[in-house]
Amino acid sequence: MISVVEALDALFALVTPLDVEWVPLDHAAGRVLARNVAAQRTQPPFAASAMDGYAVHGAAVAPGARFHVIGEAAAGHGFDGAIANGQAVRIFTGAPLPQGADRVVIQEDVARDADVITLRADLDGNAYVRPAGADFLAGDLLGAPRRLTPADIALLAAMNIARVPVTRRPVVAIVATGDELVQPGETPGPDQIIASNNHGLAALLRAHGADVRLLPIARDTHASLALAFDLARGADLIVTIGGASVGDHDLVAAAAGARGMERAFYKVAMRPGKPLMAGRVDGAAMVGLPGNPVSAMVCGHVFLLPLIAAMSGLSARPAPRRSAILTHDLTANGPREHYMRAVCAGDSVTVFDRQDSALLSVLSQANCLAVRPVGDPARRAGDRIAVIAI
Ligand SMILES: Nc1nc2c(c(=O)[nH]1)N[C@H]1C(S)=C(S)[C@@H](COP(=O)(O)OP(=O)(O)OC[C@H]3O[C@@H](n4cnc5c(N)ncnc54)[C@H](O)[C@@H]3O)O[C@H]1N2
Ligand code: MOO
Repeated sequence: MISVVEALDALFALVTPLDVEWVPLDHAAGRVLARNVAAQRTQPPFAASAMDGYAVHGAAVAPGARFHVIGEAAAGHGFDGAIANGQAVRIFTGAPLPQGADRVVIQEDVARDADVITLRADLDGNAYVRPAGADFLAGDLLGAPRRLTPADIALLAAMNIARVPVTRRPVVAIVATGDELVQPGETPGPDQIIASNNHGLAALLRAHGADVRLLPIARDTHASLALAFDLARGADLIVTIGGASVGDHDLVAAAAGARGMERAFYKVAMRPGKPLMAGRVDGAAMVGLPGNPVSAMVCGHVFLLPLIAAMSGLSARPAPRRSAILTHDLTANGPREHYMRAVCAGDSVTVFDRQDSALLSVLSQANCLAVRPVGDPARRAGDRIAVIAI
């Protein structure tokens, strides 16, 4: 059995970042920027007013000073001309500052009588001018790789980038296996259950940028598994669920082997998730997940999300961890790294008593996984342990 770190490294070695595609700006949120993008213009492109008021020479501003209003500048409609000493231009937020002006006196600080304004005694001292290029200059870069946030989309729009180079979404084929499984909405036989973790994984991977193909359930026969591999052709990553252990009906390894799978590893020293296999088959990376519902979902967080990120062009690194303070004692851990369902609240973490890897209801209540290293000694309330947000 290999460690989780070794397994993750072996998985990263199975994939490379996918190719680049150009998408419309409004489809780019959540995608991974594949190349640095340079601003096509300077923002603001001109010195602009930050308030509604009057544009004047700053040097002439003083309580009681009077100016003659000679025109107006609005956003999208600048004042065509320059102001001289003793003159002002009525100006609105976002308008270009007229030539000769370097300050805006807000209208609250002005008394106006026809075309003459008089500055109030207690006027405030701000210039209320946004200098040209205060936000960014033409040629400034938004650096790749990064997953584009809504704020990034707004910035790219302001930079006048209408099409964005992003890494192609990884196509992931998910195959649930097992004679006992039927799809949600179907009527199970007396010995059957509803397939769940394939749907949970599809949701998880889609939420992290994968293009998921949820394939029909494969039965526990070589023919059905061979058909599943046929249907998975063209995917960048094939994820099978179940049939990974040592039982007589656990045929996934044999079926993958029959297709010439180059195996990277089988079995990882972790709990849940031990009977995990990986390799390359039919030109794609393949991960065979254990069938227990929580095992598959935990492996999704620990292995598949970092793998999807690496395929998307982001750096290859484990799921981010932080530390949290235990609210109670924990017994010593054994020889497998244990990912325990838990609830984090602020800086503290409470681990659920029930950790059986069949219990989806406990996973649904959890918002993090508490990570116990191999051989971790007993822990006391108040100790810090590592957690992964889920
Ligand atoms: N003698 C041993 N038995 C088992 C071992 C072992 O080391 N020696 N390992 C156990 C561990 S740990 C796990 S995890 C499971 C994994 O087994 P498989 O990957 O072969 O999974 P299955 O047997 O197919 O299914 C296990 C369990 O999960 C249910 N299942 C499967 N797929 C789904 C699905 N898509 N949705 C919902 N539930 C699913 C299935 O019905 C079983 O109850 O092996 C242990 N055994
Ligand atoms: O390793 Mo299994 O995945 O504990 O349930």
